[in-house]
Amino acid sequence: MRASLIQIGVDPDEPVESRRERAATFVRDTHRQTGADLVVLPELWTVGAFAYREFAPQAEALDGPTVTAMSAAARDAGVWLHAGSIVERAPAAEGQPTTDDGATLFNTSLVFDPSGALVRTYRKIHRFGFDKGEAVLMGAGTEVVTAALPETTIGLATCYDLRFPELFRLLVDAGAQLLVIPAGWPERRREHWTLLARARAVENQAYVLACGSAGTNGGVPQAGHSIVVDPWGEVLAEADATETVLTVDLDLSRVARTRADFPALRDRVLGAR
Ligand SMILES: O=C(O)CCC(=O)C(=O)O
Repeated sequence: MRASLIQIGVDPDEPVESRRERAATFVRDTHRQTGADLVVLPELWTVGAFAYREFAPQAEALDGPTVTAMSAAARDAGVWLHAGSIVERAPAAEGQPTTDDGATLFNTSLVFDPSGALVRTYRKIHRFGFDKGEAVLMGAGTEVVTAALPETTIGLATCYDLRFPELFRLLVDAGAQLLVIPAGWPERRREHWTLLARARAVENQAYVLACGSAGTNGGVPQAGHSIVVDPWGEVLAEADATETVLTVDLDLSRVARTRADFPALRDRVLGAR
């Protein structure tokens, strides 16, 4: 299986509409050039993960402009597309933050099949920002989400989720073999990003596909450094900090082989199923 991670640049001088068009073209071109089976975009590449003031104005429903554009791109390319995440505007949810006009926002990832159907959404469970930013502006997801592709199952997580290994255990229990993590990770904690991506791969004996963004948004320079790690923890490919596409071939049989040859997952005691 071939995967391409599009580390798109997210900067405030480019309007969201233009980046949306560019991302759709990027998906089509990437598939044409690489023949990827799966294409991945980063977290909140529409607005920027740190452009908090834009969250409410740019929030959209699941039939909004980004879903429409990504659906068309997936269909035209005939590719599985993890389109990163958007600010989803949903009806006010009890116990969750609401906007002035009575909506709850979620950081929602989107997975499209090659016909362009939106087959999975995942609302980020762990919101970043402690007592500000996303943590107070958005609602928290509650569901652990996997998506069945023809030859494998992907587990969905977003950015800050990477710091919470218990989520990844639940994804593995749900059958995930590839952990796909769109992010808008800041440059200043880049070492954590690569370290945690490798840790999640090793401890879960799974591929990790972690797609960051380039540029600077909300005044926060982005780390980029999208990374693909195999189930033994080897880094198969890593980007620099610029806008770029990272393409890797994955031998899906390595997941089962790694788990059989070094059956540490079988030795779980706490929380084992
Ligand atoms: O955990 C981190 O250091 C970064 C997380 C983050 O930027 C996010 O979740 O948007």
